[in-house]
Amino acid sequence: MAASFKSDEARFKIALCQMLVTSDKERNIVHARKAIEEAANKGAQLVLLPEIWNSPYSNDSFPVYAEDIDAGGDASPSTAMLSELSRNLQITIVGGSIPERSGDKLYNTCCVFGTDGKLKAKHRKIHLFDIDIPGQMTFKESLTLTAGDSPTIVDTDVGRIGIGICYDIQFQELAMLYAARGAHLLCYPGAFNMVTGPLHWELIQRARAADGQLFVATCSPARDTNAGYVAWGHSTLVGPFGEVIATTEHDEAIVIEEIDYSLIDQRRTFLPFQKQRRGDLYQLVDVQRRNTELTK
Ligand SMILES: O=C(O)CCC(=O)C(=O)O
Repeated sequence: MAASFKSDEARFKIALCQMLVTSDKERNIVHARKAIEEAANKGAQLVLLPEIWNSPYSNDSFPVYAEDIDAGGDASPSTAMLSELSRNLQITIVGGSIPERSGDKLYNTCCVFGTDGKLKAKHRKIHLFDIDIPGQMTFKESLTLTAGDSPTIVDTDVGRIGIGICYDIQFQELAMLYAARGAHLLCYPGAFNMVTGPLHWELIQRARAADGQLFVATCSPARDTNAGYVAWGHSTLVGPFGEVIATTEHDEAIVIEEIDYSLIDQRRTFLPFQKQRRGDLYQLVDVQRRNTELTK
């Protein structure tokens, strides 16, 4: 069950900053700074950025734009900016994702900053985007990136948040794990494309929200038709009935909307999936264990 919130904490504004990403890293950082400041000025207490917002989305770019997040300071100007703003503006930032360098490995990493400017969590994309739809969409993140190996759920001033990055949203088990651990909200920075975007983007967000009976927020880069990878856009907030609460098209936009966590309990009373779930009959871990034993 989601942890309960005091009534004055149950409502707050979230901002989804759908920003245009260029090949100029400094410009991207300045641009993200302005979007976050504008969102906070408009009352947002939680700001979500897109997947890979400081770099073009390409295997050639990831090593060039990657930052050493753990070293901080000059080694990570992107996260230094997020930390400074979250502290100065006293907001929570789910900082989209950037290419991270750690030793000789690269990750696609989302940093969450609390209102004190401290790094509260770091999520490394677990499911790398390796797909091949012949003639339509081929991408292989694993050519340059290493997969993360842990789910990330974090307690913030604006609730318990489960984090996934883009392709992570395709795996419902991760979302259900977050729901079982009491998440109020799942945040997915994501850059779907012109093939899977129209097919899956909204459908999957609504499914994750309806299955888990919680809020789901996504944030995409704005569409740049001249880019090597053309993003779908359509950053969206979905409520615990699977209803789209706010969305946008593919241009730059800051979507600001209220989240009311009291709706989670209300929806779970209307549709008591939590009590009705037959975990005694179906648990994925058992199936996976049995399959592994069968293939030995
Ligand atoms: O799941 C998809 O269709 C798109 C995923 C994606 O673009 C990504 O993980 O970067």
